[in-house]
Amino acid sequence: MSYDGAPILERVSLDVSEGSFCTIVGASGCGKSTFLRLLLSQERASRGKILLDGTPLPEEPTPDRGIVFQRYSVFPHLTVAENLILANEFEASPITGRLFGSARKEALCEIEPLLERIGLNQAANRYPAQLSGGMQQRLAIAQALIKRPKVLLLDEPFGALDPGIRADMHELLHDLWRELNMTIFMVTHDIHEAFKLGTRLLVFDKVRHDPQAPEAYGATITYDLPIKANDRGDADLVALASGEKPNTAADS
Ligand SMILES: Nc1ncnc2c1ncn2[C@@H]1O[C@H](COP(=O)(O)OP(=O)(O)OP(=O)(O)O)[C@@H](O)[C@H]1O
Repeated sequence: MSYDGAPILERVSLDVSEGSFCTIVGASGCGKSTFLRLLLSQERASRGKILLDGTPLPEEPTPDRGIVFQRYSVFPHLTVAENLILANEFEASPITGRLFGSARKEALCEIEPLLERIGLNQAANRYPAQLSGGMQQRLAIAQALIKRPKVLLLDEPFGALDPGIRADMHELLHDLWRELNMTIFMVTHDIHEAFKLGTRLLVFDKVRHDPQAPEAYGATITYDLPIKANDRGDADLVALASGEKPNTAADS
């Protein structure tokens, strides 16, 4: 993937099985968000191809892939419930994006179980600005799940949350991942979060450097580690993925 001829990602080749939870770490600016945008079809790879279930990705974002950003994933002028029915409103009425009367009532009824699942049933008529950060991110996740995507893309979704709230969000996300059997790609700056949640860790970094031309090369995947449940607290693996020298070889 290049922007204006400058490579951002190069020689990226991987095969991800359905139901994986891939966590992605790497230095700032190395192309992690770009990678997610490629998976969403918000960007098109300059070379190479990306297949989903053996078929090239559609050229535009489609409901089979949902995304949540660190902030601003939801519409501030719509209530919690309105944010959640929006996708159905646009599907039913592409021009106005609104449902009225019994159709709207039905759409609001349909989202009730989801509202309950994410603990926002008491906040259905509040606007995002009236919610805490954690509640806003729960809404953002629910909005991304409304069309039951096969693939969920998360770009530092918990980066702005307090540690206590973050732990609750981890639990919610893990449960939803299992219940809905999605494949997840999650960018995070927190290596412990990456090990706690993921089944596979992808580390992005530059391996080729030209001191005369810092922009000459892009980043690639330098570590691709399966994470087993008993690795989650493994300090050596954490050190390895953070770019530090581990005490023992942790090549799996
Ligand atoms: N639309 C664009 N046009 C030109 N360059 C871009 C564009 N989007 C991203 N870039 C460049 O691509 C590089 C990778 O950006 P990206 O946001 O993917 O990195 P990142 O690893 O997600 O960074 P961070 O961890 O800081 O969020 C950066 O140098 C950025 O300036």
